Amino acid sequence: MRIDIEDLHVAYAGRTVVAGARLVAAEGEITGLVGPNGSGKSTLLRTVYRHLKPTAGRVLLAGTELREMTPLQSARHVAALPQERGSDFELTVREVVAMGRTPYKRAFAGEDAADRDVVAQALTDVGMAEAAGRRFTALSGGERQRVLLARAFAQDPDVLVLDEPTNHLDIRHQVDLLVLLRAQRRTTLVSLHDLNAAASVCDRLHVLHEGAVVASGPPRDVLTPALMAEVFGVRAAVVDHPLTGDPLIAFDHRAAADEAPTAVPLETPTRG
Ligand SMILES: Nc1ncnc2c1ncn2[C@@H]1O[C@H](COP(=O)(O)OP(=O)(O)OP(=O)(O)O)[C@@H](O)[C@H]1O
Repeated sequence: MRIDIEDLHVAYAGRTVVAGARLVAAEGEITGLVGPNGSGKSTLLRTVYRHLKPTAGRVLLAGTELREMTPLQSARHVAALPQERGSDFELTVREVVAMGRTPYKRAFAGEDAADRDVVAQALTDVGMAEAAGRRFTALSGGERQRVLLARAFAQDPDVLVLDEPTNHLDIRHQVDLLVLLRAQRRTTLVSLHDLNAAASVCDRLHVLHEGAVVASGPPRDVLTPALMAEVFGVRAAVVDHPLTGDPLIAFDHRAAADEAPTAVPLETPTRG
């Protein structure tokens, strides 16, 4: 199912933080949202998983406006890993993941064998099967993250909305998560701070800056040294990853773009 975001405006207490954003998350693709702190990534994602209502504009799911669906209907299609990582569940890991099955249950209906299989598979997918009986609140940040991701998988959605899913994860679990997302082949809209992870996992990227999409396209076209300087304020070169051939962004950790000895963004360095 594809997502269309058209001329989206979102405000908090009258302050507009997303102003005219447009993007498409194509069916079965991984669409990345990148941008500086406060650029509106989480806010935009919150409208897709219906935590927030737009002040103007539309969010369409396979051509139908989300707000024309009941929350139950949209929950059968869209699952989220929100930024709010709910630390207050007095539940076991398994019970948290089983919450993902709620949109499919009639009131007070119990779990059936199919639900149990889906929950078990989701826990296995995120490498948390052995923690099924542990209390959610006793987990580390990265472990909680993986359990909440399993809850989203258990919802068996057409569309996954993931806000910073690699936050808190060690590098091995970051890699595992990105491999898992690729294998899912679901429509995925994901915000990422790690531009190298975004470059390797996303089919298309949208760059948010001050609440608007300022660049869209395949990672190699979007993540240029000029964009890195203009939008993120850093100096960077883009080279080919020696193992994968993906774009690899090499940041200059010694100087911001406006402190650099030359204002001209670096060209890809020659090798040899
Ligand atoms: N609940 C809220 N109430 C009021 N303002 C908010 C709220 N959440 C976010 N904002 C403001 O909206 C703007 C966009 O925030 P948002 O969290 O969407 O940005 P972001 O791109 O996800 O940032 P980050 O990279 O830091 O996570 C910021 O100025 C932020 O302070």
